[in-house]
Amino acid sequence: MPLLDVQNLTIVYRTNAGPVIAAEDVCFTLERGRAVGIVGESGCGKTTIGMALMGLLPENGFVQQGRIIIEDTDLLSLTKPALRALRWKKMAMIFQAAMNALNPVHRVGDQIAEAIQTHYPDYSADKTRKEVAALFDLVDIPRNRIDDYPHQYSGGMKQRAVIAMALSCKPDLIIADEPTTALDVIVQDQILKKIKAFQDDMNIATIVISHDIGVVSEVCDNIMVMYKGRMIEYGKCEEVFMSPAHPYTVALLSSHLSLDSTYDFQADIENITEAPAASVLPGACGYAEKCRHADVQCFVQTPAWRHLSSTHRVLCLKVVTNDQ
Ligand SMILES: Nc1ncnc2c1ncn2[C@@H]1O[C@H](COP(=O)(O)OP(=O)(O)OP(=O)(O)O)[C@@H](O)[C@H]1O
Repeated sequence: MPLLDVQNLTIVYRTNAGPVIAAEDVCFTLERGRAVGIVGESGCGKTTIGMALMGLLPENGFVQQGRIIIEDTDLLSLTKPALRALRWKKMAMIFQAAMNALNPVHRVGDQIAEAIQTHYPDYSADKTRKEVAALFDLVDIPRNRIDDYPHQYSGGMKQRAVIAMALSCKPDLIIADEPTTALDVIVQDQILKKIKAFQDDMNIATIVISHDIGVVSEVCDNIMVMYKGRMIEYGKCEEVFMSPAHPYTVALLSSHLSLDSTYDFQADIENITEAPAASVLPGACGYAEKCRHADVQCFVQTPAWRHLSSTHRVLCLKVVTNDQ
């Protein structure tokens, strides 16, 4: 049985301009110790999915349909207090830009101690301090930096501290939203290796949210590509990298890879830099207006999933092959 089972998840925001479907019909499962990456450009719904999994959608956001099962628990059927009791212990999130949200006037170790004591109020100060020290060891911050303030840390150390905070209640699932944005390449690599180590050594399942498909490929077993709130391709990393099937995935990959292929990546790169247009019929392919493979069907017909292997699927009427 998977640790996490997400089925037909549709999330809507109420806005003054009407409802916004931020994520539509999202389905995936995740085993313990495995990782899935959610990739796609800004606004495609990645963070919304993470927030829904944490039960932390803003007031105007709601799950319109679907199921989120973690172990045996149906998260969407829980009362708020029951959900609060699970959050951080079962699933934790490293929020986007969280390292900048560390409180500048509190010592880093004290901030992590506070997170622990919120969930384990019966821990003594001494036990909490020992837990903090163990977390610092886990994320490779020297113990003699526990009493430093955030401004005394480098960006990489702050991000490690934030990861330590997410680990503080020993969750089964960590959702990491853009965990390496704003870090230089070497530090980015160290952070990704650390996240990978938690999967392997502590059996933690991970969801990595990123606009950068390269980041996701470093740590994830599977990739979910999203476009305008829809999953459009899902598969093992190697499948999506070696045989991208959706024209949008091809475009996304082309900025990271130079595959030995006759496919004209440049045409797709040019397309992807334009703002998405939205004059296709509701339900039809959101990428149709930018897709050089699209024909009239793509503008009017709801695409259905096509299975390219038992683990690789694509939501497209025009599956791309490398010789196109
Ligand atoms: N609180 C909100 N109220 C209304 N609309 C929202 C709200 N939060 C997000 N949205 C909209 O939902 C859609 C998905 O946003 P989301 O932040 O999940 O995307 P994202 O892929 O994570 O983007 P980014 O990488 O920029 O964080 C966007 O159209 C966004 O404008």
